Amino acid sequence: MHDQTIAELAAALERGECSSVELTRAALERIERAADLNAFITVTPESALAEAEAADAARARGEAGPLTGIPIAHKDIFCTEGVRTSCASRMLENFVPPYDAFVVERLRAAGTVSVGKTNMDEFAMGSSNETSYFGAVKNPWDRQAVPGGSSGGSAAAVAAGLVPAATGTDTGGSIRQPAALTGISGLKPTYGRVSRYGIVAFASSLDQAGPMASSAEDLAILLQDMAGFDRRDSTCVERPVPDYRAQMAATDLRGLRVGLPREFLEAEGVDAEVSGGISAAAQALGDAGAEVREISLPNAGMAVPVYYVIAPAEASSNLSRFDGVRYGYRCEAPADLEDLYKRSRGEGFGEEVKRRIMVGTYALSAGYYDAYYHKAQQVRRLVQQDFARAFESVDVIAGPTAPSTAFPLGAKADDPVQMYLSDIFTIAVNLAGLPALSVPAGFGGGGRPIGLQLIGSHFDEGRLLGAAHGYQQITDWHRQRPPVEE
Ligand SMILES: NC(=O)C[C@H](N)C(=O)O
Repeated sequence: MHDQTIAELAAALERGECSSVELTRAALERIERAADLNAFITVTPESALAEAEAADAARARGEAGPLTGIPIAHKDIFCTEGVRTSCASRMLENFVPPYDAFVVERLRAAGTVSVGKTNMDEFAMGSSNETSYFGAVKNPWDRQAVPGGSSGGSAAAVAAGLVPAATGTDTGGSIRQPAALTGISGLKPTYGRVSRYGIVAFASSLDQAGPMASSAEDLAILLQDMAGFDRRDSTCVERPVPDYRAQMAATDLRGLRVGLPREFLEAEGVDAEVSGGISAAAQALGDAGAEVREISLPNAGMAVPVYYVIAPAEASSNLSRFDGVRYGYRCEAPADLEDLYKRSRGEGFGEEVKRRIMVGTYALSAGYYDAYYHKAQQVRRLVQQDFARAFESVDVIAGPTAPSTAFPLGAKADDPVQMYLSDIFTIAVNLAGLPALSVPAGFGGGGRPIGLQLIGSHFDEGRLLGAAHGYQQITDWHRQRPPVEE
């Protein structure tokens, strides 16, 4: 069961070949056996089994939908009523939210069973899942390697078959890069497509939630329930949600115009095995009838520096709420109010979070605002215009998700710039608010997965999923599973 997709599990449930209680028990057992991956921060067996029983009862009454009874996990950045939501930080180590995030609400209403909360980089800041207060996550394909980040626990849990799907968030690549490094499929929807109500905010002009699973079809099934308007998130767009599976099925690779950005393929620091894998994927799309052509995104090289001004600036503002007074970590025996703020924040936040707060505060300070933050916003506009121009002549853009396959644990932990460069191909998409996904596209040395990134134009998730699904019809990379470690 553990290597089946949601679509397959739903069919098995419908035929009565298994129950949700059985699937949930199996997931809980696998989670326990794979404890060394450190993919979970919190596992909730009692509530999971109760939800599974309720799902089986709903099915017996003839009230089952495509997600009824499917076990899933939520990144520990989504607020879950009555279940600790730590954001992988000491700051929120004991925070138990009194409400569910919109995404959690929606997926619960769709009948999914939540088995727990997955590990992540602290406050979603990182690309390797090593900044977590709860320790690093291991990559199921190679336990000496990182799973990527920041949604590394969700990625590892899906890749290892602990759950068929998990939620993630993506501010600069946090769904797509770990999806690539663990050989699964992950989608960052258009900015505004999914409500962020109840998601701990990192960089509000970039954050977006999305699904992680083992096929494009499963992403479509999940997005169907995750998308939609919600007035509690003012950035959420009021726009009808199309039938993603129908749009996916209606997309034909024949005639699909696929653009390959020159800047992505020729970028410095891209491993040859990754560019080889992407060229082979482009070839496969072309052989299937897609019109593959080279395009240019001249300002793509600016994306990382622009992001590392804008994201820390917004983070420094969002994270100012963690002051040791209202909720979150509070230091022992503060001498006075200033000591309380200083030590609570000093002890509650990890190194990378503090680095971002410092950079962001500097970028926003009087005298530097125009030189950095304002300038970054201007260059962001140029990056957006590059994409707008490209989408005049292509339907989707294809390229690598990450410049390398999974790197060894510790390899970049002390070198922030090297770490930031892991997102060199994903960040521009967030700056432009576009939808993009990563699907597995082969393996590099040591059997580590390579990810193919496909980028769509705004609100064109249906066609984007269709392109990925088409690719998964002609390849079986998404069917490969990591060697079992018993
Ligand atoms: N949060 C993200 O989307 C990941 C990015 N690597 C960051 O550290 O900001």
